[in-house]
Amino acid sequence: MTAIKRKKITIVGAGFTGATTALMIAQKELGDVVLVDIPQLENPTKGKALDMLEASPVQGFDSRIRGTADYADTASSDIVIITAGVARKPGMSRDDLVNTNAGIVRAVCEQIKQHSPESIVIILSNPVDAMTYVAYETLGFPKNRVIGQSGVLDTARYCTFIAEELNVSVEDVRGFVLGGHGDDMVPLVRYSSVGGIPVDTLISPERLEEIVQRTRVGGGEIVNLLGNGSAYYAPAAALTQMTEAILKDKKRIIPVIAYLEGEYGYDGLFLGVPTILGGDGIERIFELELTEDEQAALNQSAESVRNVLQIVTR
Ligand SMILES: NC(=O)C1=CN([C@@H]2O[C@H](COP(=O)(O)OP(=O)(O)OC[C@H]3O[C@@H](n4cnc5c(N)ncnc54)[C@H](O)[C@@H]3O)[C@@H](O)[C@H]2O)C=CC1
Ligand SMILES: O=C([O-])CC(=O)C(=O)O
Repeated sequence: MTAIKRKKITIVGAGFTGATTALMIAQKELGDVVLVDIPQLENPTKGKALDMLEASPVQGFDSRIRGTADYADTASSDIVIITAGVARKPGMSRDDLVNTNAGIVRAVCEQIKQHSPESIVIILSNPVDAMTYVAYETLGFPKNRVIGQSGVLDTARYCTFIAEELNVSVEDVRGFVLGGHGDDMVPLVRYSSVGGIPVDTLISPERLEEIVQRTRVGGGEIVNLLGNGSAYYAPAAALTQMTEAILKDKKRIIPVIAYLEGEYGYDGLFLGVPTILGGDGIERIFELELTEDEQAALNQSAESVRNVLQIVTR
């Protein structure tokens, strides 16, 4: 009998989102974690990883965590999560990061391609729809193995606000957000419910519109409050949920950034859509019937993604 091997998860970028994700993944014992950052930050990266590892006897998790600046340590990872890059500050849009982060994502993907050619890659770096495209191009992996994170986070914000509004458990709120990870993303009210009850029968259209608008600028709300960086707890939770869905082959229905080939009328574009996430990565894309207004909102969001993508692919 061959021994059962532990899963290996590499997280590139040991900053706020990377380090927080490493800890959440280890706490859930999804596998062993390798945290990578640039050579100039090798010691702080090792220090963060060791500090997390030393929490393991207290919290009782058996995941190993190591920090490194050497991609040889990441070899044969099952999952690679890319959080490397710069984050925005108040007054900036995610799109302002495009040139800097495209260079970083390309360099990181060259390493992943070489050291973990069979991995499933999840991209967080912003502007994430365009960065997922850049990663796909550089990696040359099949489309099911290149996945961007936006929908889990945007949906989590939307559900948080609905639960607060109705003073009900977040566990009973269902909904999802379609489109690009920008201020024109499309929270789908028509597909949202609370304990099975359509949300538009419980909250007035005016309040729902305010919730939709707050969701759209949810990232910016945190950026303005933090003052010197962007959200990381909820983004790390989102990455952890996606990693778990894949490593446990849960086949969860999760909105992620996927490569579209005709779905929703788009071809050759990465955009947030509902999918089945399992052991093969993106196993299926659901194409929902949209109203004219919803399709128009999605078209506008897709146009924004296309515009920023042109900057890095021309
Ligand atoms: N898609 C989404 O929903 C979200 C995206 N983000 C994005 O994720 C990225 C990271 O955010 P934070 O962790 O808050 O930033 P951070 O500044 O705390 O961490 C980024 C880390 O990347 C490292 N890095 C830079 N170049 C690298 C390279 N070539 N190789 C390895 N590591 C490298 C930096 O040294 C730093 O430690 C940003 O672009 C941010 O906008 C953040 C939250 C949500
Ligand atoms: O807002 C940002 O820059 C980070 C991000 O994508 C989010 O928190 O949604």
